[in-house]
Amino acid sequence: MTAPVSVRGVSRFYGEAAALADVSLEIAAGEFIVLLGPSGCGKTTLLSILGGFVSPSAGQVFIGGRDMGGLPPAKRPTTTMFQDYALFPHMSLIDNVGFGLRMRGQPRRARDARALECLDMVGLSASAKRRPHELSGGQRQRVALARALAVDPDVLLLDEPLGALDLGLRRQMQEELKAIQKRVGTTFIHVTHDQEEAMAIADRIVVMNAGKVEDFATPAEIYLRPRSLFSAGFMGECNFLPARVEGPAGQGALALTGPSGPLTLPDAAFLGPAPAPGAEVTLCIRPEHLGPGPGGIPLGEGRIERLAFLGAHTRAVVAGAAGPLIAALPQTSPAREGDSIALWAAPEALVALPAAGD
Ligand SMILES: Nc1ncnc2c1ncn2[C@@H]1O[C@H](COP(=O)(O)OP(=O)(O)OP(=O)(O)O)[C@@H](O)[C@H]1O
Repeated sequence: MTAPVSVRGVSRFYGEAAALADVSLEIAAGEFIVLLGPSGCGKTTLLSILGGFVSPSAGQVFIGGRDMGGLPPAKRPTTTMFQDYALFPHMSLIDNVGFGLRMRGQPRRARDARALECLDMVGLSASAKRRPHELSGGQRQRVALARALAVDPDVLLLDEPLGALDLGLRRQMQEELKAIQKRVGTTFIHVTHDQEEAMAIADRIVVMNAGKVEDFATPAEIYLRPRSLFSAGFMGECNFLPARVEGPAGQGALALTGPSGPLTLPDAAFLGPAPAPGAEVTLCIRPEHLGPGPGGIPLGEGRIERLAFLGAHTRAVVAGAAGPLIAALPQTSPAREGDSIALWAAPEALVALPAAGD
């Protein structure tokens, strides 16, 4: 089953410190949501509040329109899958997966049938009689997922479930998680600090920092149109350039002064209303939107300090008036370290945000 989740003004204090500060989110039924942010930003606290393991200091949580206030974990339509998804070593896989149903008093036949169905969902029905120690790490992970889904929660809460797996297995499990989630339609809320993982699996990502929500949007929106400097910098590499707004520059454009001189930006570069003359802004430019041009918005000349061939592109560190800028040059670029290069930014890919502190 599945349900929408509504988080309304939730805060959680530990002493004076706010682990979560006034967090509000509206999550639709069946969405795959990822809570993303650095260590200590409050991801686990939020997940624990949703699961009923921690109570909020303020605010409310609704699941399927029902106020969860005061309800213990077992009374909620949620299941939590923790990182150390301890399976019972002495039990077969089918008994492990059926354990939650046994606790709910389901007779053996019904729970075995459901457990087999869930093991089948994760590709392990042929191993139903085996014990956890006979499985690989990835297979044990799948059993834990089957166990979590066996009780048919409306919302599955996943706390860094792939954290202990090596990179190859992690990528494979991401694909599987996503496919299984689409098949069962349950709302998934998944915690990670890995940006790539978040982009690979999420319908929408909640970017968190210091107990607050910095951004809440699809991976593409967050990457291409970040709503905060933190979110822009956390979601992949980003160049930040200071600039000052001078005033209108004809239809749909603003004149600014950047580190290498005057530049004109389309109004669309500003996410909110265009800022007033004199406002300090920060331009956010992804490395792949910065190149040797010509064409687009000129960002001045610089000297290539370092080049690194990274396969898909060559990463260049260019020192210029704006400080070091990172540009993703094509594989075939003839550029050499020490060369001078004029950098241009693609105007449609440039985002201007209020400068830090404004
Ligand atoms: N039981 C607790 N008592 C005191 N402080 C706590 C407690 N639980 C969490 N905190 C604090 O709340 C803040 C948020 O912690 P939380 O575990 O939610 O972060 P996180 O984003 O999940 O981090 P990580 O990725 O390291 O797990 C941290 O500063 C943490 O020290």
